[in-house]
Amino acid sequence: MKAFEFRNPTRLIFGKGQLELLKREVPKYGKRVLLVYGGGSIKRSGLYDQVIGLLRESDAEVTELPGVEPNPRLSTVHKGVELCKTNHIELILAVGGGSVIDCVKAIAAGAKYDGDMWDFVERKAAPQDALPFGTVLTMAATGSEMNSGSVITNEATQEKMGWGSPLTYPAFSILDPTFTFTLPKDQTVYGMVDMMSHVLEHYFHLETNTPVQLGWCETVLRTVIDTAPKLVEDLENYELREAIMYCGTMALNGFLNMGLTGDWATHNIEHAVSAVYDIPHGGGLAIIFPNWMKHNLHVKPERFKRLAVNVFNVNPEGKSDEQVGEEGIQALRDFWSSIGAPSRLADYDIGDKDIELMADKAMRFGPFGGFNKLHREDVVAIYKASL
Ligand SMILES: NC(=O)c1ccc[n+]([C@@H]2O[C@H](COP(=O)([O-])OP(=O)(O)OC[C@H]3O[C@@H](n4cnc5c(N)ncnc54)[C@H](O)[C@@H]3O)[C@@H](O)[C@H]2O)c1
Repeated sequence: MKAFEFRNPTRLIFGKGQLELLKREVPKYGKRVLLVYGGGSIKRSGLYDQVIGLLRESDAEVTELPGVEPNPRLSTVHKGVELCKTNHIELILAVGGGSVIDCVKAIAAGAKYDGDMWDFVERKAAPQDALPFGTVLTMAATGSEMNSGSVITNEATQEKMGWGSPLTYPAFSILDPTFTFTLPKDQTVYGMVDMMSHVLEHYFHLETNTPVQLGWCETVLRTVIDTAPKLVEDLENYELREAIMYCGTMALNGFLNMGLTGDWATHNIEHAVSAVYDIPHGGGLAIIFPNWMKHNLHVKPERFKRLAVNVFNVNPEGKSDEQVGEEGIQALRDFWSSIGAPSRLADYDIGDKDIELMADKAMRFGPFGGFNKLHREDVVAIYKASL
């Protein structure tokens, strides 16, 4: 393991009926609250009314920012920053999935900055302060409810990039699995692909002596693999939603990757696709990840073998590590296809016309990848294999 410090300041509040605790949490931060949400699913499900009711009982003065897009946009962040500044907001409350939460992180830091918060994304400046914010999660996927990362799309320049700061952890996050019952099957699948991809990003690392981390990763992956086929047939099953929600948070809240740096190239390669084509992040990952794996099998075949054997029950007898690894990659591909995830860019009508453009965007900060540094020709090869 490499030397590390671990700190995660988010108060995680998990379970059925826990929304009531908004009344305990909100007054800790003040009265003036900016409520941020997405396209209206929380109005249809009744969650909006519940949240507004509890905020009223907390004597909060509520300003609203509805309409945060999937793949949240910089222009929406700007609107939120403006609302915070003009209304002297003391707490932001995100109600939604990763897109709403990521947008709120950008608003929280932008509200305490005189320039354009895109400077943080471009690494031209680092946040020195941020408004506190809480979340009510409606979709299990990103782990954004318990991490400091955020992904924002600058629609003017067609760039989608991640950024983060120790100041952008949620102060609290309320996770009630019943709030995910209304999530349709396709989004449920994208969420499960996303959380598995986070675990895989950690799993492919070059650090030595990480047996607990590898074992935890395998447990989360096996749990999603056991649960997903049942959940896609039974979307309102509490126990299945509960298991998946816990997996999503644990996959990217810092617990699985203490003492190691994962790869993260696949996320970067996917962000360039969804920046240009605005496709769901989880859908893009389902296409790219197996091709990243094939491209990098040679780097450490024994890690791919371990995944194949421990997670996908591949029988290693009489086979080379590469052969076992390849069977594991195919098992992952087959599993994602079996639950309805896309397997080719063609599934989103994406052809080869923008490969160079996407590669330019992916290479923005130079070669990348903690397990294997990818250069432009590698990225192009992975896009081509994904067509
Ligand atoms: N911050 C991080 O650590 C991190 C990690 C990975 C990805 N991301 C980013 O997060 C974004 C994706 O977030 P996401 O996967 O959570 O999806 P999302 O928030 O974009 O939501 C996807 C869709 O599901 C709808 N939805 C959400 N909850 C619902 C519910 N309960 N019922 C019905 N519909 C519901 C939303 O309105 C939206 O249309 C992408 O921009 C991605 O790049 C962030």
